[in-house]
Amino acid sequence: MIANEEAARSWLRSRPEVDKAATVRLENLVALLSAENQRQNLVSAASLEQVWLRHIVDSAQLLAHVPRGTSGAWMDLGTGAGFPGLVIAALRPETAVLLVESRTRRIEWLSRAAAEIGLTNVRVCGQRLEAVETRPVSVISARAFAPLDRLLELSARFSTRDTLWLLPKGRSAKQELEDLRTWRHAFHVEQSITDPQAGIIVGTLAGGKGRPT
Ligand SMILES: C[S@@+](CC[C@H](N)C(=O)[O-])C[C@H]1O[C@@H](n2cnc3c(N)ncnc32)[C@H](O)[C@@H]1O
Repeated sequence: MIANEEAARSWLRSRPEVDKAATVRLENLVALLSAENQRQNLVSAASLEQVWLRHIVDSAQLLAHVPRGTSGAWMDLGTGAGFPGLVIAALRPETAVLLVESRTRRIEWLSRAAAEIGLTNVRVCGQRLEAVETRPVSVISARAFAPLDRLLELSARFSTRDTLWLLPKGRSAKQELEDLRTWRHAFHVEQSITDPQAGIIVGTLAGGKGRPT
């Protein structure tokens, strides 16, 4: 379990996708986020003090559940301040990442942050998810977006049987999965490395498991 900022940065250095260029992109993201948080309330002040742990590593850990060789578009629902979508885009420059966000100031922030960091693999879908044109994607992520049943209802149309779902659900992960009526068999809960009580709901509608890289 990662307990502090130093350990968070050390964990990132150990990851295969974190080269020098990726580190610079993440450092730029952190600097931009700190500045923007003075203008709009993107993340809580307390979480910003532990930004590498609470936001960067909390997002980056999803990559450990993506099977090697996974290609195709990644869709992040309700990206808000940029998590996990901007972190994934910064770490996987070869992956097309769609960020779905409906609030105007957050849409502007995401577009500006992606441009300033130099992310050419990001597309910001600045509209409600309900209005986004249906297309199949390889990975769907969503942190703090909607209760699991509602999330699936809203976004199943973007999923094939093989689309990998990565849903950081905090402390409610197990309960939300137990309460799910449809597709419960398809998912399982992985332990978060940033919070001993938090879980990530992982799976495909076909019932496959993500495999650690
Ligand atoms: C609680 S925030 C979480 C933000 C980010 N994922 C995180 O974990 O830091 C939820 C975000 O989802 C966005 N959102 C909520 N409903 C949405 C919808 N139907 N379509 C697109 N975005 C939505 C909100 O504007 C907000 O920015």
